[in-house]
Amino acid sequence: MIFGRYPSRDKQDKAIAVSAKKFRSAVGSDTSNGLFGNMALYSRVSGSVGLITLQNPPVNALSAVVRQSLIDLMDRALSEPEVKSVVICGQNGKFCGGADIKEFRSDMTGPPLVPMIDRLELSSKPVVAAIEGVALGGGLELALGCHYRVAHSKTRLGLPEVTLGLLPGAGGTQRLPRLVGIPAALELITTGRHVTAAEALQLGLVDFVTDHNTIEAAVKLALSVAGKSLDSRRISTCKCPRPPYADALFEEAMQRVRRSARGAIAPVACVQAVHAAATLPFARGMEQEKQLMATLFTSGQARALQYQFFAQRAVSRWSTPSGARWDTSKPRPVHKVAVIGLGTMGRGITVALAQAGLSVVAVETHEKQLMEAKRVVSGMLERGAKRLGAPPALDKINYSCEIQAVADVDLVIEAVFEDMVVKKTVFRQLSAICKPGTFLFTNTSGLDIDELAAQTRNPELVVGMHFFAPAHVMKLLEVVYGRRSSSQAVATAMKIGKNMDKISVAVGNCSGFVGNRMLRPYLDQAFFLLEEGATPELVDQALEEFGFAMGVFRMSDLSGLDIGWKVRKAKEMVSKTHQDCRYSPLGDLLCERGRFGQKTGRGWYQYDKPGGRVAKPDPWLHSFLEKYRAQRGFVARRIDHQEVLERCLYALINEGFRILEDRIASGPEDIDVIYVLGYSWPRHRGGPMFYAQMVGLSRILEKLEYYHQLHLDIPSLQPCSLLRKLVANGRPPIHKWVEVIKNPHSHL
Ligand SMILES: CC(C)(COP(=O)(O)OP(=O)(O)OC[C@H]1O[C@@H](n2cnc3c(N)ncnc32)[C@H](O)[C@@H]1OP(=O)(O)O)[C@@H](O)C(=O)NCCC(=O)NCCSC(=O)C[C@@H](O)CCCCCCCCCCCCC(=O)O
Repeated sequence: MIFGRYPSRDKQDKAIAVSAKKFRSAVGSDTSNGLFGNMALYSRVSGSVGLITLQNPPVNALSAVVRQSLIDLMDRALSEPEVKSVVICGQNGKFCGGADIKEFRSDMTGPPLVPMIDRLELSSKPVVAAIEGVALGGGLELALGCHYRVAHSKTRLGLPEVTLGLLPGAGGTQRLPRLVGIPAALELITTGRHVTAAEALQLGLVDFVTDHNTIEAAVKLALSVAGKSLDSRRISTCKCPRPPYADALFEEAMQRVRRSARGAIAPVACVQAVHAAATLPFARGMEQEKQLMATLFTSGQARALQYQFFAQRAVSRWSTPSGARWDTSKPRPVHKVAVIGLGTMGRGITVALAQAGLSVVAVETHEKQLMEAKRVVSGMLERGAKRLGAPPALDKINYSCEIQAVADVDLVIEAVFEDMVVKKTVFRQLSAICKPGTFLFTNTSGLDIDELAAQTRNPELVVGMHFFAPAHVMKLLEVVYGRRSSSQAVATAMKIGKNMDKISVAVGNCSGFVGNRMLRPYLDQAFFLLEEGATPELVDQALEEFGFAMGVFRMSDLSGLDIGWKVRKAKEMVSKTHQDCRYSPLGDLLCERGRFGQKTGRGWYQYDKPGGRVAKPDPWLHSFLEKYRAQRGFVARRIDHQEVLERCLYALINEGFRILEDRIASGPEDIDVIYVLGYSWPRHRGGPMFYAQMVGLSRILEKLEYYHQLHLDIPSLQPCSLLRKLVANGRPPIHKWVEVIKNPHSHL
């Protein structure tokens, strides 16, 4: 066949090695900065095609040395008379994951991307991008600078810069609208959504899609277009198609991003940049892109979002204070899993497991509830399958009313009612029924894992797996190790989480674990603020302006006030007299009056009917608060947004420091990932611990001291010793906090 002379991987690797050697001697000065191994490589294929392979594992990011290498090798291809066209591909089946994000926080060196891509586009010889795996961000922008794009059918393409607080700043905002039109470009750039190769073909983003060897297909195309005019293939020279309704489109896009961005600035800048593409010549549009990018690039939001990007990957490298670690602990293979209890959580967990390809035994003791659960789970699976265009995994699940049905499973996830007595009974039963070695995991949201483990014959097999509702949708999983959990049990829970496409964070065992433990002081402050004169609307507005999707009271109405009430009653908090420590019974009093939130049509707000969604201020609640204050000797005062944020958020952050000090979380990234993915903390603020660093640890300490002096009966406002120590140690950057935690005498 025509590609008979296409080199085998062996031959290609030899060519690569020669080129690498030359490159090394050419950039001899780079030997000192450890950049070797990260480059692009050159070989000649089919006689007249120069093949440039990006080689920077794991995602072929466009680091300084890759960019320099790409420029040099393009020059070489252009200068070789035998070469008539060029193909650019990426090593290991990945075209390119974009600019090297790690470089963004250091002094940017090396040749900039924009002129590099411009030069590529200006090339007199056709350049074809052979896109496999991913073409994201700068990777896609590089492909847009090429004259043709061939993609493998399994490729994902996109401009996700907005998720990093940036915009596609290497011409993406100017070339994409010219290629695919304004509506599609606006949508892709403002959301950062990845598209499949099939959709990319439909949009005109790529020219060909292949199921076979992409590089072969690209070389074939490169051979066929050699010598042909490139005039119509240079996207920068094309006019941006401008529909007659363009103004309305931009107006609508701006409103949409402002509504959904919750204060994030990058989506707004993305709309402005695409607007420049629609209204300005290419060169002026590029100027606009550069200016907008410069503002974003240096913003705290970009820092926060990039921190969160790396944090979400760092949490997979877990460790425990006892020395168990991700790289030395091997998970055990799991094929069959049981879910005990098919309430809201159990149903979601069942769906997530089945969608991950695991066989599930779903157990619910009452036949009627079992049938109802089956109906709901099947519906969820069918809807999910429709979205993905795949068959629903209905046959993965066996339903049973008998707990004995779990006898042969490899792992059980208990998801019964959140009550220690009930859970203990279930664990005793499971320990007796299950085959030896079965992992027994619990979906408790805060009960003591050790106490549950103590009910079993093999406490080392017990781990907490705290899912967030809806369990088949939410990305977060808290994996909670107890005092006796084996490293294999933790590794298995982390692996199952990954199989379900979750981001799992391993944390220690304490009441509420990380997420709910930090939530307690936050909620307490919100209640105390009501007692002191605030309204639910004021508190919620301050938190929503900060960036939370919902303020604490709207959220409480949505999830149901009765849930927390039951827990408080179980802990005897409701009946206890609280002498030394302030306790607000406001939530309990509302529940006693049947106000459970949206489900009853009344809570902190009023709704037009039970189940209604639109929260309206409730005059009854306001007068109830007035009477409450009068009865209990509170004098209402004016409370502003700043106080709401400082009291609620700093109390939560203070608990975060306590969690670090207690080694419940192994680093601030764990907490920040949990809060962004599980508690709707605004992603562009990085997470509570990152936010603390941005605000300044001294300021947090000073404010906590101030509020604690005013409220000596609120211990959660007392600054924790780790916070004091970090301030005393000169407020080290967040990545150095762990050193202070590990070494009590640290001066860094
Ligand atoms: C690619 C993925 C989809 C792969 O997913 P997968 O699950 O397979 O793997 P992981 O996600 O676990 O990743 C593995 C590993 O790789 C690291 N990594 C991934 N991508 C990158 C990257 N782009 N750079 C660096 N490192 C990367 C990842 O961290 C993992 O390693 P770890 O050790 O952490 O476990 C997936 O990884 C993914 O989605 N990646 C991100 C894709 C992306 O977002 N790309 C866009 C990058 S930003 C960009 O491209 C910008 C360009 O548009 C423009 C750049 C122009 C710059 C101009 C600068 C101008 C500045 C002006 C300032 C003026 C200021 C002044 O005035 O002074």
